Amino acid sequence: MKRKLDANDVPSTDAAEGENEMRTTFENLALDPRLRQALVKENFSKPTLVQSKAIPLALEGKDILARAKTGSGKTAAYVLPVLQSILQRKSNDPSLKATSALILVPTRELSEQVQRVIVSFSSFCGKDIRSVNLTQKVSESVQRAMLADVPDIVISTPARVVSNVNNSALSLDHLTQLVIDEADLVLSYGYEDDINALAKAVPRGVQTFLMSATLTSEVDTLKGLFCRNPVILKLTEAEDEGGGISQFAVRCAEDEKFLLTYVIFKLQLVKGKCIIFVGDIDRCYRLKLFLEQFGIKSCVLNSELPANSRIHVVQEFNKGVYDIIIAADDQEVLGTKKIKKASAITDADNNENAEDAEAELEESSDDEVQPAENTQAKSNKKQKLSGKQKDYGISRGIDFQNVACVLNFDLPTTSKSYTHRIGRTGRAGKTGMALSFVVPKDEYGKHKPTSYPTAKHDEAVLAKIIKRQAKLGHEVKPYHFEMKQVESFRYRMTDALRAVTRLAIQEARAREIRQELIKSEKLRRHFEENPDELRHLRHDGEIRAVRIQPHLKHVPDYLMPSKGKQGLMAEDSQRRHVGIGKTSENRIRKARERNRAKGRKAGGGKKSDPLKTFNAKGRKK
Ligand SMILES: Nc1ncnc2c1ncn2[C@@H]1O[C@H](COP(=O)(O)OP(=O)(O)OP(=O)(O)O)[C@@H](O)[C@H]1O
Repeated sequence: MKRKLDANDVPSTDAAEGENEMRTTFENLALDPRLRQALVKENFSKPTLVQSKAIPLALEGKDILARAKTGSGKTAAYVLPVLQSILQRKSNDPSLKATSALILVPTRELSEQVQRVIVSFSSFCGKDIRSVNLTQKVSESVQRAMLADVPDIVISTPARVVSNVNNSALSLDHLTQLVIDEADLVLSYGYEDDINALAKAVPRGVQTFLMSATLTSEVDTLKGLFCRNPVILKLTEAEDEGGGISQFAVRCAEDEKFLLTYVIFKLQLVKGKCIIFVGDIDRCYRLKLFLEQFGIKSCVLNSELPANSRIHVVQEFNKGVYDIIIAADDQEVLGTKKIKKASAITDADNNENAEDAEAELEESSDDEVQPAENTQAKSNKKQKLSGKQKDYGISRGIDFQNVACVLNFDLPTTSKSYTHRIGRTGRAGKTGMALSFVVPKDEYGKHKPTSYPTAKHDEAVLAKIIKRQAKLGHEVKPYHFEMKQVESFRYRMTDALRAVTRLAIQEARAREIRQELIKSEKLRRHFEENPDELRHLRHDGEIRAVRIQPHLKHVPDYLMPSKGKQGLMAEDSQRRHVGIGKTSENRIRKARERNRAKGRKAGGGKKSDPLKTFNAKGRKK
């Protein structure tokens, strides 16, 4: 089905949801055999929708503007045509040495990620494909040396490219392909001047790819600057094509967020890896310190940590080293001042504060609910926030793999941010679950020490989220915990929460940065030389900023759901319905016996968790 989407662009293609179209296969894409070999190695058996649409058009030399949902495989949709065209040129002229492809991304993490994809797809190409990631934390002279070798592909943030073009270390004269990934973010990350400079430096006629999960005015600006009559692909994958995220909203009071999180993770009601999104950096540490008291390990991910640590956390999480990441999707509020401060610490020698910028500027207008407390953001108007509070995503575009569940501990302030957050699960056709805590208006402010300011607007934001998801054909279902069953855990929750004082949070935050900076700086060289040893460097250790009460780490039998018939919640990774389900008394008894046999230490242990055997069943309002 073809439909014109933008009056200014011809032609345009719209592959609508549910479209039952014959997919192109990788075999009939006429890719170089070395790339096909790599596809097999990477277990890419068939192209995703965006790949099957974009790759043939790209191979014809068309400019592409693709909007496809998060996790839909946009990276390979441009990397494969870029590699193909380099290989083709080299087969015509083996002596060719030129930087012919430039890939721009908004952050260093993404740059690393894209380079990894390039390296893996070119693993059978020998020296025919050489790429350089310019965002590596190396000195200018090292960058110059890397570029002196004239890599085929340069991956970078715009600022790094411009500085290297300005000092003549990089020439764009032979550029034939330009990619702007996460195109909706590049301008809002403060790269406007660099982008304008690049628009002048990039030769005419370069094939351009603009890849984005959302089409915004920023993308439109980039299209005007770089594209020649691009093909616009506006794609939404059909749900029944394998993927799918079950979405649930749990209405609960502020303190119940902590109570439920404790229960969910202590009783392992969610199987597999989970990303917990919280509103700001302090919340990261509040939750980490809270969970730590119950022996629940987690890593934090926020813009304040050195980029090397952030990259390492994500890599290790993807390998399955950690189960829980607590990510600050800083809807700051705390403002760009802090960002700059954080950047100054982490990127002192890098001079690219924009890489760590926390403000995501989206042009949406009706999507936002303004936090009234957002006074600092108001004062930061000149930082281009134009008075609008925007959700920033430290996780935007990052390929977290095999995430079973996204838990919105604090609801984001926009439905767009919600879409991006939940897009961290259910990637590449897999299933996933998104669970969101929503504080009802009449509950807000009842628990002052733990109240999160934007929670005041949760219900309004949820209404927007439901509307937006409905437009995409998805339902956000209400979900109810059996609070009576959970109640027995409340005393412990209160005890643990009380220990997480403001001072403890500050101390934890400072200590974590110190530790991560040491790991990041001092060990960088060592790990470059001994990459295998990186796996011994963990980020989920106890911060110990609060007094550990050993008894909290165990779940005594008397706290377990007394009736036994009613569970609390179960996971949904196999497309089962998430919900409170029945369990068999027998299984609980057996599990308890196993626990006893293992001694008190085994309480809540992975294998003996009775709730893991609960049937998953939803309960609608
Ligand atoms: N054809 C394919 N077959 C199997 N796995 C794939 C395929 N294409 C992509 N993937 C995997 O899907 C995941 C998501 O891909 P990718 O990061 O390119 O998505 P994206 O659309 O760029 O997402 P985002 O918008 O969040 O950046 C990756 O782990 C990738 O390896």
